[in-house]
Amino acid sequence: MNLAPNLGTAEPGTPATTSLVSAVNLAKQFHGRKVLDGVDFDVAAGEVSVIIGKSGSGKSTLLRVIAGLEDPEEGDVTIDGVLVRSGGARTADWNHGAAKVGMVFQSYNLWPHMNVLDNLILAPRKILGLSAGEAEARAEKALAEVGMAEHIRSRSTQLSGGERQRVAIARALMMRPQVLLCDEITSALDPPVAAEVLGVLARLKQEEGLAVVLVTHDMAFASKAADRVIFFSNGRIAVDATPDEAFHHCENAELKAFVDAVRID
Ligand SMILES: Nc1ncnc2c1ncn2[C@@H]1O[C@H](COP(=O)(O)OP(=O)(O)OP(=O)(O)O)[C@@H](O)[C@H]1O
Repeated sequence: MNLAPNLGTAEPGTPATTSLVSAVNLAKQFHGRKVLDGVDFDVAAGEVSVIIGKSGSGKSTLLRVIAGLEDPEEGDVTIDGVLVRSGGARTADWNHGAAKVGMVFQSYNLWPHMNVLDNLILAPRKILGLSAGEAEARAEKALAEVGMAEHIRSRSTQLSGGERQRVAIARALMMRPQVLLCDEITSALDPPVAAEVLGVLARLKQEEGLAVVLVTHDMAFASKAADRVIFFSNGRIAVDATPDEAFHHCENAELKAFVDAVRID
């Protein structure tokens, strides 16, 4: 049974018209090993991109560099038309880009000693200087968007894994991003719960026009739900195609072997 909601709307071959994120020639090494090896990557507004590839191929590092959690040695990044990274270094306009990009992690990263509301308002109050009332109103809206409004006073430790992940998405929404970077966010969840979380992303794309970039090992989701499938190999983008092209018509031998190793519905 395929539990992945269909997020895709783009016709095969439709070119991206609006580049929200554009990364050029990203290079990153760890201990002398090239983890990003001259990566060009773009995200169109309202598009769902799924990044697949072998463990250790650099998928998470790409997201972390775009989110600013890692600094690359090389590369330019433009977000919503503003150059935020040049030659690897942050530009003076970095904060413009940081505000447009949210990130969600497999491990939720919620503070266990705080309730849901406090988890959500901590960063926006500090970074945006919102008043308590403004931040709470924003939190109510974000929680409603992920179907968690009734849990605003719950402690994160009282929530299930799927609920925690929906709260983590709401926390990312607090900064009103235009693109959500999701790193293996359903890996720890049972399939029906994972489908609920992915359904939240579907709604956010359809109702809010949010662009989503998902690193996942969930091939059913990649084949059914993505506008684009990006196959990462040895720090490079080896294939960037529609799901149909990537999974059924691609000549790339490495992707074929990767796909043959898993079952595609
Ligand atoms: N902070 C770090 N310090 C040292 N090495 C790192 C660091 N972050 C990542 N690496 C290494 O870089 C390589 C790529 O890691 P990355 O997490 O980007 O891969 P991935 O494709 O997301 O893998 P997975 O699917 O297993 O999560 C790995 O060999 C990893 O051990």
